[in-house]
Order: sequence, then structure tokens, then C-alpha cells
Amino acid sequence: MYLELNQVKKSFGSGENKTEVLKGISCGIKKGDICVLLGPSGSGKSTLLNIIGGIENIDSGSIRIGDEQMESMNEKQLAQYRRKHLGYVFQAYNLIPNLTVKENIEVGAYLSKNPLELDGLLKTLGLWEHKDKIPNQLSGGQQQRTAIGRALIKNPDILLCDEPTGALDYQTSKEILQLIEDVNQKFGNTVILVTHNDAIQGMADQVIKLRDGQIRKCIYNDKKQAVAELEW
Ligand SMILES: Nc1ncnc2c1ncn2[C@@H]1O[C@H](COP(=O)(O)OP(=O)(O)OP(=O)(O)O)[C@@H](O)[C@H]1O
Repeated sequence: MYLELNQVKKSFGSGENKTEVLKGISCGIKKGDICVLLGPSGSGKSTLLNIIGGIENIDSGSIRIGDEQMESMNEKQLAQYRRKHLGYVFQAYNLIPNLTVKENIEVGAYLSKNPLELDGLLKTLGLWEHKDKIPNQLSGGQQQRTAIGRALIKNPDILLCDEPTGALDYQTSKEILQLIEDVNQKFGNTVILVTHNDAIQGMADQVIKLRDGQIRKCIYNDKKQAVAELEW
């Protein structure tokens, strides 16, 4: 396994207000796989993603990525880990409003040792003809493509996507999922995708279902569907 979590626990608050959000999560994710994380609201999906993303600390347990142990990293090492391994795509695209599409994506290449070539990426993303527009001149789908481009340009080992289609209509959601499938095949990034949408699990190599901070099911898909076949 490329990414391995062992008995990961996390709570928020203290004393009477303490809530245990992750109650001992153990799972592994293979390099290059698409892993879909499903579960009801409040089950801990985003918290788990933020932990893998090095944004939240854990209370106990361990996380290994490649041959590095995350829980023993200090702030500086964590920052390096994020820079080296991770691309993050949020539901709210978080683009910089006064920068063009091209510039927003370039921001993601900052400090990367082996960034992807920008023009080629703009074409893969279907953004070539929009590259000089600023975010408020774009549709939601184009903004999300830009956000994915910003996460991808540094060619991260792991692409973390938190509800990347949550704010998009059916057709645009499918285009974005198609793009995620294409880049996974083209660049071999490991993808971890959080969603409420059950249908999206069809495109996954691995599906992890959370409930109340625990893994309810972990399934490997032997009949993985192409995004084009997904319907909801
Ligand atoms: N920083 C925080 N401080 C306190 N509680 C938090 C914090 N972050 C998350 N929580 C709580 O942890 C629980 C799990 O939240 P999380 O966002 O991980 O769930 P989720 O499965 O991603 O939900 P959703 O699908 O609604 O986004 C929730 O009850 C939430 O209120």
C-alpha cells in the first residue's frame, strides 16, 4: 500500500464538548488508484481528507505515505510533505479573483521541482481558449477545471478532491469526473475523492464508506465503470 492509515483517531473540542470524529480508521490505498470516500454528512469524510492532506493533526494512530511516517513530522516537514506530495481541490474553487486562468494555475507550480508543462495542461483541461480570462468570466465547470489545474500542475502523487462536483450540474459534474479519470490515467496520480453522490463510486478502484467516524465498508471494485457510464 502506498498510503496506510492505522487506528487513526481524531476528536474536536474538550471536556464535555469533546466529540470523537474519527474513531480508529485503518485502511490502505494503492498508488495510482482512485479511491472514493462516501458517507453521510458529519461522518468524518472531510476530516479524514484534511488529515491525509496534512492540514489536521491526529490524536493517535499512524499514517504512512510511501516510506514516510506523517505523525512524526514537525510543521516544517509537514509543509514539505504537502508541497511534495499533495494537490487539493475544494468544492468552493478558491481561485484568486484578479488572476487569469493561466496565472491561477501557475500559482500551483510554485516551488515544485517537476511541474507539468503549462500549455499542455491547459489543453488537457479544456481551458486553452479561456486561459486569459479571470474567474468571474468563467462558468462553474471552467472554474473547477482551473482549480484542478492548479492542484495538478505540480504533478502531485496524491490528488485530494473534496466534493469537487458538489456545486455543479449533472453534465458539468460528469465533465469534471471525466477530467479526473483522464488525468489519473495520464499522470498516474493517486486520487482520493470525497462525495455524497453514491453513483460516483462506480468510477473508483476502491470505495471506503464511513459512518459515525468508522469505516463501515471498504470495497475493491472489480467492475469499475468508465465515467461516461455513470448516471444519477
Ligand atoms: N474544526 C472543527 N471543530 C469542531 N468540530 C469539527 C471541526 N471540523 C469538523 N468538526 C465536526 O466533525 C464532524 C465530522 O465533520 P466532517 O466535515 O469531517 O464530516 P463530513 O463527513 O465531511 O460531512 P459533510 O459531508 O457534511 O461535509 C462533524 O460533526 C463536524 O461538526
